[in-house]
Amino acid sequence: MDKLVIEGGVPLKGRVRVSGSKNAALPILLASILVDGEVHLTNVPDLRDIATTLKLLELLGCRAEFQNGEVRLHSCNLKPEAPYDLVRTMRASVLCLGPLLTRLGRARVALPGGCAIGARPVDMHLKGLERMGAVFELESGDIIGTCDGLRGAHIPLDFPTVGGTEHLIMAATLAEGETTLENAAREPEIQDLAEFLNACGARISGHGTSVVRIEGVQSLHGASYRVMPDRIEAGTYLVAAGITGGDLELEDCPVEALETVIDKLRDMGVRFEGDSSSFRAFVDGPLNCVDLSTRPYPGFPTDMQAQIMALMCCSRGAGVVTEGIFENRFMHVQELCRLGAHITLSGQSAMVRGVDRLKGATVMASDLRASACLVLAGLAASGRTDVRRIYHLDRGYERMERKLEQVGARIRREQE
Ligand SMILES: CC(=O)N[C@H]1[C@@H](OP(=O)(O)OP(=O)(O)OC[C@H]2O[C@@H](n3ccc(=O)[nH]c3=O)[C@H](O)[C@@H]2O)O[C@H](CO)[C@@H](O)[C@@H]1O
Ligand SMILES: C=C(OP(=O)(O)O)C(=O)O
Repeated sequence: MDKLVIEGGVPLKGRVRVSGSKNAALPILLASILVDGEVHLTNVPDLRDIATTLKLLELLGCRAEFQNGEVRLHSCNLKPEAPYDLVRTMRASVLCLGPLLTRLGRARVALPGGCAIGARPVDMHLKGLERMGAVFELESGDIIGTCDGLRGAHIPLDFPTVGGTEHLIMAATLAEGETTLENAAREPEIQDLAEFLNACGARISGHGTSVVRIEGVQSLHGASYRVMPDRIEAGTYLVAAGITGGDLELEDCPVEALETVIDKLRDMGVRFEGDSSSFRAFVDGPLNCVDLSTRPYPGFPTDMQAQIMALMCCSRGAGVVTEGIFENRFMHVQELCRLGAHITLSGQSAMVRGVDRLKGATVMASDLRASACLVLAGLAASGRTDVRRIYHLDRGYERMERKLEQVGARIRREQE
């Protein structure tokens, strides 16, 4: 198992290129099951979750090639079974269920894993697919689905679930008639998925709003598509500039999709300049804690909660961070406390009191964004920090230690 060893205290300076978005690329890859002909994707990040998805697609009968950020994919001899060993490591893998049902009329997909940040059921995905005519049963931890063609339906969602919205959009593209999703999630990655499917001939409108309409078409054709840049990776580097008192310029930064995060960081005292081609984050004075609550988009993203908490740990004053999406997403708190942070947990809220300086220690990463938070804290801490179990980080950050090293961080990967 690898760990990252960080000697903290260096202000980061220089340019970082933002990679393609993991959370946009994953559903787009799985939606490619629906397409006849070649899908050509660019700006695909080189991540463990992408490798896992491509392996899954190959096991499902697709031909996939991945080189220099480009994927070429053909779904030719589809098979209906997605095995547990692959699906358990990655939440998004459940998104193959709808496309397989659409194309084959049956599918067997293990219940998904992913970051251990809550129970994360898929009941809304299944309820929506049932409304479109699918029938499900659970057998030995596998979801077994069958259908005799999917039909358009009116589907009100109890909560704007990101994966559920993506799943139902995919399934509806080739269903008979029109589907309307109400209370749909509005995340930019959903918009990217819909744009990709439309480029393949789908008829989706309203994506990016809470009512999405999908008019089913007979078939989808191949297309070339550039995956959007990763707003969470970009946000993590904006925090890296703030937490080290540095000055970073982000290339291909999705500024619009990051508005809420940028506003919060600005409230804390981080300064910004430029636009998406070159977006500069720098610090010219002390930073202050703020209060924040995570919410569905356009609210503050839960995937940035841990990173901004690390920043608050070394800012002035106190602030309350409330997690409004997942019931168990504070696993980084006790590790931050090992670095000298002052945080008190109370239910879904964490009260953070800033300290003058964090102090290096050995910490354990529990999930993807918790890992990023601990790396950020280690960059700010005095002395040496070892972040163990960074396989989580490799799921979602492309060459993070290389990118950080290039802007001056003293960071290296070692085997434990
Ligand atoms: C691969 C990917 O894109 N993952 C993102 C996606 O996860 P994911 O798609 O899993 O997140 P959801 O929006 O579906 O989950 C939000 C909340 O709804 C609950 N829920 C969801 C579906 C369901 O059928 N039943 C149910 O109860 C979940 O347990 C959670 O409490 O959106 C999350 C929220 O922005 C992000 O943190 C993840 O990074
Ligand atoms: C929670 C995340 O990923 P997943 O949904 O794949 O577990 C994430 O990207 O922060």
